Amino acid sequence: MPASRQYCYESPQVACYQSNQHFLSHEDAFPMPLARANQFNRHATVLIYLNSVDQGGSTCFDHLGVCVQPRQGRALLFFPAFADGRPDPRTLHTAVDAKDTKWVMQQWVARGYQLPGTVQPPPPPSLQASTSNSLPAQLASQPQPRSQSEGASVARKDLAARKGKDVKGKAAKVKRGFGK
Ligand SMILES: O=C(O)CCC(=O)C(=O)O
Ligand SMILES: [Fe+2]
Repeated sequence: MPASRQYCYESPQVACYQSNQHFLSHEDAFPMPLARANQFNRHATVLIYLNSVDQGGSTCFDHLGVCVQPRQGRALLFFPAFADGRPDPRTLHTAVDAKDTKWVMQQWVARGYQLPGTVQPPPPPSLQASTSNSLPAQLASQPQPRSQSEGASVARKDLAARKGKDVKGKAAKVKRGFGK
């Protein structure tokens, strides 16, 4: 199983459809609850047609109105899931009834599911100019604001503390004094 956000190849498969065999409409990506449980989803599908088929057996995208007829050596690549792991419903597809025998190879590229709240990799060094690591020790040891508005209120409190004022009182006064 791939680690979080890592890509890996599933074992390739080969399928043979005889006359009247098909693969009903489906998405190759797993629904989110299953992707979370399995901790991966399918991000790329490669189909390689191993023989040419004149009648039947095409791969059709139900919502896109696109069908691909098997030709020996032809490859079909599509991306069943968005970058965040959600299935892309536009990739719903069907292998329509074969008439002539059809051989196809399926290869999926899976990616480890990124659990919400997991740590992002650090930005590249060129973007690391001002991280908390570069703050003076005294500031860096204080809890850092988590949002812009929280940041603004921390800054106001800090300023008020230095001026010996109470932020709430000052905000209320500004409100009451509207127009003065
Ligand atoms: O055989 C095809 O044309 C499509 C196969 C497929 O969709 C699958 O194996 O998931
Ligand atoms: Fe499929």
